[in-house]
Amino acid sequence: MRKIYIFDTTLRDGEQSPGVNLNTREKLEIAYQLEKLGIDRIEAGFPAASQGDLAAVNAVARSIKKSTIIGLSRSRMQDIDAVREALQGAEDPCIHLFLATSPIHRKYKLRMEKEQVLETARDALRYARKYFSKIEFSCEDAGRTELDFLCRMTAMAIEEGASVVNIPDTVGYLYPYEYGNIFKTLKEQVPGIEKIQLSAHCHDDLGMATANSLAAILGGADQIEGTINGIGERAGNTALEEVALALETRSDFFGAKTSLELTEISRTSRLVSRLTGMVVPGNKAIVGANAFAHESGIHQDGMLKEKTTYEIMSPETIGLKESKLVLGKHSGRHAFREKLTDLGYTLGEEQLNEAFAKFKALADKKKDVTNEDILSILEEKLDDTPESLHLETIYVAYGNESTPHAKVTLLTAEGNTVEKEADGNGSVDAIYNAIDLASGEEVTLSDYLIKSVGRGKDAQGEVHVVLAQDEISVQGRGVSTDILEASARAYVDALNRLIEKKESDRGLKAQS
Ligand SMILES: CC(=O)SCCNC(=O)CCNC(=O)[C@H](O)C(C)(C)COP(=O)(O)OP(=O)(O)OC[C@H]1O[C@@H](n2cnc3c(N)ncnc32)[C@H](O)[C@@H]1OP(=O)(O)O
Ligand SMILES: CC(C)C(=O)C(=O)O
Ligand SMILES: [Mg+2]
Repeated sequence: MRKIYIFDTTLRDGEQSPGVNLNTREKLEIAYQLEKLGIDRIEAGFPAASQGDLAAVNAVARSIKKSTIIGLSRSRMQDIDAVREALQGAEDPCIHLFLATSPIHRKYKLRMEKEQVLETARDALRYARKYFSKIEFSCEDAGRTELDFLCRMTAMAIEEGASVVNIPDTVGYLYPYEYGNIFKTLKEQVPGIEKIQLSAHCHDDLGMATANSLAAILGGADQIEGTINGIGERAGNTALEEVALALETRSDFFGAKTSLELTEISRTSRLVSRLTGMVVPGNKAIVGANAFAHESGIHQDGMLKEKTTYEIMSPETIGLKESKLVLGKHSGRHAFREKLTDLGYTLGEEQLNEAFAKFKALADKKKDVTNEDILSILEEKLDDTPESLHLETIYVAYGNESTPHAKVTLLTAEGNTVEKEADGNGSVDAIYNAIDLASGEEVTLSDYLIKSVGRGKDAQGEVHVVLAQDEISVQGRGVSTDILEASARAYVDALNRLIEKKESDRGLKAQS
């Protein structure tokens, strides 16, 4: 299979992302991880940009032994000298020279005619050749450059000893078909092209960086440039993890592979995100938090029966432990039962249906249904206290300048509905007074405790109460996304236990 070389520019083009600034220690940490990932070529920075960047490139050059280390340079002697200094001590150094070739850049930015561009690049290549055996030359904005001029620039770079010629789509302008064709044309028409490697460098302005890079491979590109997580100038660069996984997953189509240690991808992505502060969106291909997560019931059912129904790659490939089945309002019974098994519960069909109905009702109110939420549903469900009283509705009126007032409706085991209203010195007190009136029980609240089930603004509240009546003391527990409802549920739960206890005590007395 054809090998595609991977050129990582996270530390150079990636660092050009607005707001990103990596110090030497951070660049080194990323470079070590890139080496572990098996990156062939690491562009460590732009040494002429600042003394700090020169020092960082030098630290990377001295430390990394397995990958080629590259420094970027304009086609100017002073930049080339800076790269020379920065790459001292490198095992395998390479200079990356560039000059823009498109009409827009020639006219407005460089203020040069075609021939001046050609000769400026030639001079730079000749100067660099004295000090470097490996040179990459980039025709900046190649994507908008006349194809015949690009052929001339490439031929000149080969003549002057470049080992790689890069064809950047600097502004992410091209469509894959057009970009792939440039490579095909250069391969067919430039004399000596077989002596060098052709490289693709894409930007994601129209969201086509990965597609364009893959089109370049089909057109004959030998090397792909990009960054981890696709960070970079404006909309970013090609995300290398996307190219690597596309080649791996569709090797049948591309017939090409990289030397990357794919199981290091997830770790590398997390490190780059942490050190650059560029958060990876959840839906980002390959490395987003949801890339291997499934929420909808039909997908979860498919995944449980056979993973390939909804996964074209396995999470293990990129170093993740396993796919996630996320429980939410779109989930179905199969996934719910699987979660219960994971949590150590086996429910009968009827109990499962009841717990599932509660889960769906909760999922309607809450974004993430956590393990704690499910446990709380199960604990409620597994409790077999008969429901002598069922809480139907509660209404509470509260204002900081008025007396709290509550109205509750209880349904009795005999099927009667009892509605009562009461005031209280707080909302919970008003609810409890109304429940006392509706239940007809005289009890003392001897303990009340509230805590959150899991975290977050939409976490459920869990209330525990202890009620006392004569010699009897009972506990009650209630859970809800609303703490007043949780308080009411806990109270009614305790009343049910009290009624059950009194009935069983009466039964025992009658027997004796
Ligand atoms: C597509 C890319 O990603 S290219 C890389 C972009 N990265 C960066 O620019 C980051 C680092 N850059 C810097 O720190 C600074 O721009 C420096 C140190 C390189 C240069 O700073 P300054 O000397 O102040 O110049 P400034 O950035 O304002 O302008 C760029 C100059 O370089 C020229 N230039 C641009 N590209 C090239 C090139 N490849 N070869 C030669 N000259 C070039 C411009 O025409 C302009 O020249 P002028 O001053 O004669 O008009
Ligand atoms: C320096 C070059 C290769 C570049 O980053 C670009 O053209 O996008
Ligand atoms: Mg770029």
